Amino acid sequence: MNRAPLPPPPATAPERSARVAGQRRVVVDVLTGADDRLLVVAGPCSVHDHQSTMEYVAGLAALARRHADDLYVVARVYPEKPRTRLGWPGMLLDPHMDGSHHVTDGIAAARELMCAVVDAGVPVATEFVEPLLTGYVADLVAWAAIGARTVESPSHRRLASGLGLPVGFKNRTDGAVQPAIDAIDAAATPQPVFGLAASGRPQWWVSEGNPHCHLILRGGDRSTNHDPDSVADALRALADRRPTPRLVVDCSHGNSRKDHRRQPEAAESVAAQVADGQAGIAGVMLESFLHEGNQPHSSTPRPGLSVTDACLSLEQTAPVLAGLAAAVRHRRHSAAGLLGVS
Ligand SMILES: O=C[C@H](O)[C@H](O)COP(=O)(O)O
Ligand SMILES: C=C(OP(=O)(O)O)C(=O)O
Repeated sequence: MNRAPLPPPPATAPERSARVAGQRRVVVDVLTGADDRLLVVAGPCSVHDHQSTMEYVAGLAALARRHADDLYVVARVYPEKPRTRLGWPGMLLDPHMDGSHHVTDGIAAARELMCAVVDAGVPVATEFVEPLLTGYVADLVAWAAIGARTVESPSHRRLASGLGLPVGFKNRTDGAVQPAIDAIDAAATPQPVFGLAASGRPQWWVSEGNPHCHLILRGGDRSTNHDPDSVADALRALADRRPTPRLVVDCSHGNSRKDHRRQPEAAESVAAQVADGQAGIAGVMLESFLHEGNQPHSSTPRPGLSVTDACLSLEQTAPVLAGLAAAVRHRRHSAAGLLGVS
């Protein structure tokens, strides 16, 4: 068992920092609607090997280029997994996938992978699970989520309040949306945040509050919430404090009832709403990897196949993105009053 002290958080190379800063600005513009594209957060449920993830990222980048006028595609690079009970906690906490929990190797592997994704020109999305580890990768991340299991955690809300990047809060696993709205409001407020200094020593500071937090509808244990009524209800609840409420819809998790084959159905429902002029939908999330489905956890997994939630294959993802891009064009043309003219 490795019990070495955590190393100090690394610094990012200046050109990478500039690239990530640019990606964050685009994500913010898409989330606010200043950029009328749709944010697409797509990628595996969890990452477990460098090479197949980079192969997937290359394929996703090709789709992103194809739809660049209508979609802004960000890759899910999730080296941490929150578990309902127990299970593999992800590359960061157990990189060798054998229960050895070699966290120091995990930090190096996750960071190396995220650097490679940034260097490939693709923005990185992740979920922050263990607040003390956030500082090891946050500088490489363009968009982050706080998940359904931690949305009520005060430390995750404090963490989000101090991050200089857009953060989506998911509705709770039972489907309750209000805790995520509470989280958005809490994270927008300056709070004391605890983390690591560049020296590796613990430190605290008072955050400025994060104005770029938003809601993610991911469905619940008993029902989905990607349909027009659920989206309208959530936007109404958000409108209490926000003049132009917007949200992201996760087509996986509760919204696919944990069956990856239902993700296209959820995405079609989102696309229909977007095409219909629903301006409140700013983005979607998809779980997708090189190969369809998943496999049981082992220390010798097949590359490119999820070891956590089942995913769409890259091939199955392509038509979903094409449908979303077409919906964005429709929304854009209706907003400009151009339908029937072009
Ligand atoms: O996104 C992945 C999973 O849904 C999440 O980590 C929970 O997984 P579990 O219910 O299999 O533990
Ligand atoms: C764990 C995840 O989602 P949720 O919090 O919605 O279950 C995820 O997106 O990987």
